[in-house]
Amino acid sequence: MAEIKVRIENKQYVYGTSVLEHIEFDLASGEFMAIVGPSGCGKTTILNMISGIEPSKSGSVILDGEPLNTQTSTRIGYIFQQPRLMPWLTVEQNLTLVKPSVDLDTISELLKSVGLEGKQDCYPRTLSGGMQRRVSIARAFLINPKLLLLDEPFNSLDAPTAARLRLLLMRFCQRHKCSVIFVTHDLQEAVYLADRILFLSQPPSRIVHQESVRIARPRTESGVDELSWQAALLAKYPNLLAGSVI
Ligand SMILES: Nc1ncnc2c1ncn2[C@@H]1O[C@H](COP(=O)(O)OP(=O)(O)OP(=O)(O)O)[C@@H](O)[C@H]1O
Repeated sequence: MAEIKVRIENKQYVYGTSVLEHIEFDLASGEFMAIVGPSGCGKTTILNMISGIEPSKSGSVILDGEPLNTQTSTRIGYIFQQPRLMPWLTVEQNLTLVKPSVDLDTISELLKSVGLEGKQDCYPRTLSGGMQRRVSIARAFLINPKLLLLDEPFNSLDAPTAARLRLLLMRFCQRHKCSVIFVTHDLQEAVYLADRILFLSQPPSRIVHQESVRIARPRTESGVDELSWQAALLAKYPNLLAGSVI
């Protein structure tokens, strides 16, 4: 399990125009944090900076007391908006790509746990969108990450598939005891999954609010009374969800 400290002083893609400013947060070991904010506020940029995909000149990410670099970044799993499987490789080859030393029994076991038993020889194009996402989840967990980053992984899936995958994700996270940063537009999804939600403003984006989700686990989607939770939040912070965030 990891303790993560994220400090992003400023992020500009275009000189003079800040996308992010003063983004600072800590993530406890095993904590599930959701980031919610309007389109274009820099949520993916935060994940890319944490993962090292996007270089950071004015920020740092500390994982278990060590700055993240290419040697430590293997402890990070990243599930993108799109599954990003290599189309010319089979499911098994897509998995062994991230961990060549893995044995076939482990792969079979992992595929079984994501409901893809016997699919190791399939090519991505022969799988549904939901199945491809499950392969991408299996791929992220294969490296036993200390920190898992997810960027709207269930967007554009039908509701039952998304619900199944959320459940699968929570089970995986509990089993692997990894810390999670989950980006979403969907407050209900954030409330269902997260221990804490971080709300971002419009760019130059800052953290405008953090809220702990005090709903006991295990949770069920129908058991999460998101509307009353959202109403309580609105009553407390009337400008938070109106316009500035969702
Ligand atoms: N590589 C890049 N080069 C230039 N500008 C970029 C780059 N990546 C992102 N941006 C810009 O930075 C801003 C934040 O983008 P980002 O994708 O991080 O936002 P987001 O909150 O994840 O958006 P969405 O919710 O729509 O996915 C946007 O204005 C985007 O156009």
